[in-house]
Amino acid sequence: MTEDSRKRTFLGFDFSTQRLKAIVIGEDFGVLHEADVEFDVDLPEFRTAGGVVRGTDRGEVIAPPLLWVKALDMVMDRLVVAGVDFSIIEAVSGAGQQHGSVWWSKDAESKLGKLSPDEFLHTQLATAFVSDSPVWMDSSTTVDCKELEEAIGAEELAKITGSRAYERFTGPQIRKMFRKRPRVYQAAARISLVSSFACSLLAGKIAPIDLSDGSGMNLLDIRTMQWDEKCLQACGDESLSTKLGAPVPSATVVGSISPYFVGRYAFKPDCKVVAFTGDNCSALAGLRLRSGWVGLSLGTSDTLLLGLQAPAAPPAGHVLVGPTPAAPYMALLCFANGSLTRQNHRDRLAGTSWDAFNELLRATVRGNMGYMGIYYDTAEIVPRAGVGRWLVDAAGRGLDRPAPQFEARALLEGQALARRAHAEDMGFKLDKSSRVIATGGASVNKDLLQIFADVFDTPVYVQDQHANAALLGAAIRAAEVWSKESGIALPGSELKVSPVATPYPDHDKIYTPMLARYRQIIETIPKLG
Ligand SMILES: Nc1ncnc2c1ncn2[C@@H]1O[C@H](COP(=O)(O)OP(=O)(O)O)[C@@H](O)[C@H]1O
Ligand SMILES: O=C(CO)[C@@H](O)[C@H](O)COP(=O)(O)O
Repeated sequence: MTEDSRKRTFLGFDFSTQRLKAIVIGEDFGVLHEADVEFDVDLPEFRTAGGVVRGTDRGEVIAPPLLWVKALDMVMDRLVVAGVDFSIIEAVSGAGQQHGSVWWSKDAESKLGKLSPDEFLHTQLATAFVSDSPVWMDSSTTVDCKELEEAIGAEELAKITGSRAYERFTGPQIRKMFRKRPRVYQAAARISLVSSFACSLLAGKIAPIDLSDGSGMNLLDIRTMQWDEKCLQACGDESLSTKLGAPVPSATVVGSISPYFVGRYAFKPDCKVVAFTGDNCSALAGLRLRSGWVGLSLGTSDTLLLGLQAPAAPPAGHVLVGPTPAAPYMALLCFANGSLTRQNHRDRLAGTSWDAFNELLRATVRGNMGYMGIYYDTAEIVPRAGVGRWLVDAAGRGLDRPAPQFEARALLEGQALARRAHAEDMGFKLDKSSRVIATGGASVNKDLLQIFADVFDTPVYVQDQHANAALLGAAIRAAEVWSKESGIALPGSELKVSPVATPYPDHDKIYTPMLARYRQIIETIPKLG
């Protein structure tokens, strides 16, 4: 389908951990153009590894916000080269890695409001930030989590905000800044999430935090949809609610596109900017999960997603406000050791090819003759644990270096078993009618999805239209919110998913005992905090 045959188009972005992706869709939600920027490869001057920089504090993980600004300049130029006609884009929206915070300087908003289209964004915003951004991989705020739970009560915090205190959540991160770098805290006029920061670049003003991503902060009351005063007080001072601004529903038009983009790329001045949201929230919107379907996002992190009709106070994992009226709430469980950990061990065991790694998997049997492994290359979130590697044989004896094929399968089976065990603990119920819908970079790997199908005893599907539901979801949200606001109906399209892996008949015999063994091994691993 050519762009000429579609009068209206919609633009979506995904500012995720390792790259910035952009997509243009038509009125039927068909994909017209795509471009992306890989931070480590395309912007080496920021010296990131996997899109992040390890800080000096134990567990500290940050990213320079100017990296994301420069990536936006770059991805826009790639869209130009791809032939995008920006004058027919009706609305723009986006997604961002969750929980990360961007600390704006006092003059940042005025800078955003008078950007010259003749210069790059990154040169004009070079002094708009007072700090690097702590991101979701950061695990340096255990003290702040403890003290926040002491101040509010752990169960009460989960009841109010949908989560107990978690290291990567923005409230504990703000608390650490307030406690350890008070001058930075005071110097910041506004604090954004990565999603609302990215939205601000497009809107030419500091954009509001949306309720869905905002519920990953330990600061939002997920029932009243307002910041909770006690949580704000426990994480900062009386200026914090001003720094954050009032949160808005995810389906909000925050304004028209910044004159910068009109002047530089010929957007029409009334192109709408719809609030950006968290990448997992956007994936839930993009996947349009039906009852009994569980989303499995295989990005840098592995994340399980489930739409909910009502809020809950989970003992583990998170309940967030949902990104669309169809999903008023959502459950989320995030594992820090996802694709990047798989990729590190692929490089070590098989070199840089996924085909070669999959060959290793095929060289051993399902169940791996009893070899099992747990690999944490970065501090794990579920369960809370530090970096480490635990490998055992069928008799439970510790191993140093089994043959590569055993390690390859031990890594992947161990990850899938962990996802299942902790999902069960959080109350995710899978039965005969369930489906897992996979998305994200690793969802193209059928051997990996087969392991998930067997371990979950559930068929795994992928979306036909696009492997990245967060990105597609961003553009679809732009289209749907624009359609509702303008009163102009769009043809849209139904979500189509296809099965890619179904459980083998003997999955239960193999994986039920392994699930029990996983639970035993996990008990022996030292936990953080
Ligand atoms: N064939 C594959 N098999 C397994 N993993 C893959 C494959 N292709 C890409 N990936 C993984 O996908 C990851 C990137 O996924 P993506 O969803 O773009 O991440 P993010 O959104 O967090 O930046 C990379 O870390 C890479 O290891
Ligand atoms: O912390 C979480 C979710 O709570 C992570 O899932 C981040 O949102 C990063 O997402 P990816 O880049 O891995 O998609």
